[in-house]
Amino acid sequence: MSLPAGVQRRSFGDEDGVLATRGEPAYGEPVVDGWRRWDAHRSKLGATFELGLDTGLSGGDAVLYLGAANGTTVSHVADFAGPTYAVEFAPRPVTDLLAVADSRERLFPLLKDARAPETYAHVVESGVDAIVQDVATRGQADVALSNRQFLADDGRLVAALKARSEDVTADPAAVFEDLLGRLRDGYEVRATARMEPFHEDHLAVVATPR
Ligand SMILES: C[S@@+](CC[C@H](N)C(=O)[O-])C[C@H]1O[C@@H](n2cnc3c(N)ncnc32)[C@H](O)[C@@H]1O
Repeated sequence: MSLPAGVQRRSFGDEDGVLATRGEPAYGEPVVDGWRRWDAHRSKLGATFELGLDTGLSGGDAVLYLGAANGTTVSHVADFAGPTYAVEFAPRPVTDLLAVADSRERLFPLLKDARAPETYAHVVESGVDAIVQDVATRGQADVALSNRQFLADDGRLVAALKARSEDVTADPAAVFEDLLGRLRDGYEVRATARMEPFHEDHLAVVATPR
């Protein structure tokens, strides 16, 4: 599995082969020779790389990122991607996200609800190369389906699905089956992987529009 150009495995002290991107530090992470440590335990996308899924992401891709929170992961994405539209609906983390975007001219924070793509359709370019989704909210498949309109025909969805956001009591495997079934209304599911040991009860999904 190849990493996108702009993502490398670097050494940080005694640790070799750690994911890193090049850019301004964003959240107090270690930086060596300009390379920022990207901790897979703090990032679903980082974990997706560590798990060896072929995300299809490339350096310079246009990315729509859903569930940006305070910018931990999307800061790394904007380091290697092209225009990166970061949607987050909670005002407090967006304050931090704006600071992260200050040093990243390709990162565009949007204080918007990912369930209402019509509210940002005038800002986000059509035909993005990838949607990266980590919303951890009920209705994760619906969020992916309603944002599919932004994807290029040969683009892909790279999502982290959290079982407990859908149902705290159900068996995660059953929740994932249900979510994948719904995703298939608009996507071809290419690869999946449970995200342990990085993230409990999460499923990484790579899918293409159909
Ligand atoms: C697990 S956190 C994301 C962490 C982030 N992706 C990272 O790795 O740095 C999930 C985020 O999704 C946001 N979220 C949940 N539902 C959303 C929605 N409908 N629209 C936009 N953001 C949403 C939450 O406010 C929260 O900040």
